[in-house]
Amino acid sequence: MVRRIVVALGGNAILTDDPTAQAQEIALETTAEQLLPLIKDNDVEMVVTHGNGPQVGNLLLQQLEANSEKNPAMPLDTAVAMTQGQIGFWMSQAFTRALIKNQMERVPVISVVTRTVVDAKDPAFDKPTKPIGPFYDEAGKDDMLKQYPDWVFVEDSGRGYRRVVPSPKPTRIVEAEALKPLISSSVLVTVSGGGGIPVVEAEDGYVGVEAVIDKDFSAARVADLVEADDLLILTAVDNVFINFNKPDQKKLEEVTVAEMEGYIAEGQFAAGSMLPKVEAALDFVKKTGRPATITSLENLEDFLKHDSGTKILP
Ligand SMILES: Nc1ncnc2c1ncn2[C@@H]1O[C@H](COP(=O)(O)OP(=O)(O)O)[C@@H](O)[C@H]1O
Ligand SMILES: NC(=O)OP(=O)(O)O
Repeated sequence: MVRRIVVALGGNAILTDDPTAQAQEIALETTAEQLLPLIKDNDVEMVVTHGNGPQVGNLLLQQLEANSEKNPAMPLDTAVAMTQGQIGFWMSQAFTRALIKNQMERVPVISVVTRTVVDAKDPAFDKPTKPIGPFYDEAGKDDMLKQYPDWVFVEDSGRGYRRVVPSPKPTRIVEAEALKPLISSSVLVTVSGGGGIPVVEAEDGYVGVEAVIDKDFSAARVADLVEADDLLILTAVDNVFINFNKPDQKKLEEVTVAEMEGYIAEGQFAAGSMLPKVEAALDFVKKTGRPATITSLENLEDFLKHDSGTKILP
């Protein structure tokens, strides 16, 4: 029986230390090669989604550099759309090349620009939490605040300051019905990149809003939509840990929803990094009764062979 997996790609799958287009394309080529074993000889259909935090923040800065009456800076919803196209293009290129290189059957590859509906009354609009763009030191952050006094910055895990923007929860994907036939026809599909372009419902359709949706929460929506057998959240660590980075850290392997909720209550997972992944995984497992796994790209082979990684079960 065909197993359908939705894969959410973390930052390290796209961005290395080098933010050039070429370096990001090369990183995604490596990622595509690591993902292909999922579909090769395994009767697996794969749907991919990815983040855009660094890219959308960088793009906004470029827009502001060139901002003029004749060439105005684009708003955040449009910038999210632009990065969806940008990373979707790289993803398509990477999959095509990886398929050729591995002499695999040429399944069609497509990256789709999709909108994600959020609630206009989501309290997240009043409390920005999603880090975007580059890191700043204290002086750099103060400089930016002189230019853009309305921006909000947070200190990010000892790595420096980053601008944060509102990150409302995704409620549904506008293009859901149009995506279903694509996904069930064994096409390699990339959807809902950067969490999807954030829109709210309006009388005459939808209106874009200034936000960046968390891609892990959107991935849970996509996985529910396509009736995925597994939601696979790929990041830089093979497992989720309790007492992370402490001498007594312990990796989690098979964990139930109730156990994971207990660990959340203990504050085991960092807000803005591991916590949203765990919450998104729980969201999927609770809604569907199917498992979600958090692991790394490097551990994919072991995940396939031995189900390794942190697997959350009902
Ligand atoms: N309890 C934890 N267990 C494992 N990793 C954790 C934990 N708390 C925080 N982390 C950190 O969270 C990171 C994943 O978050 P992040 O880098 O924001 O994700 P993304 O891969 O989507 O860019 C891990 O690489 C790890 O450094
Ligand atoms: N949109 C989003 O969640 O992006 P990152 O994963 O890059 O933060």
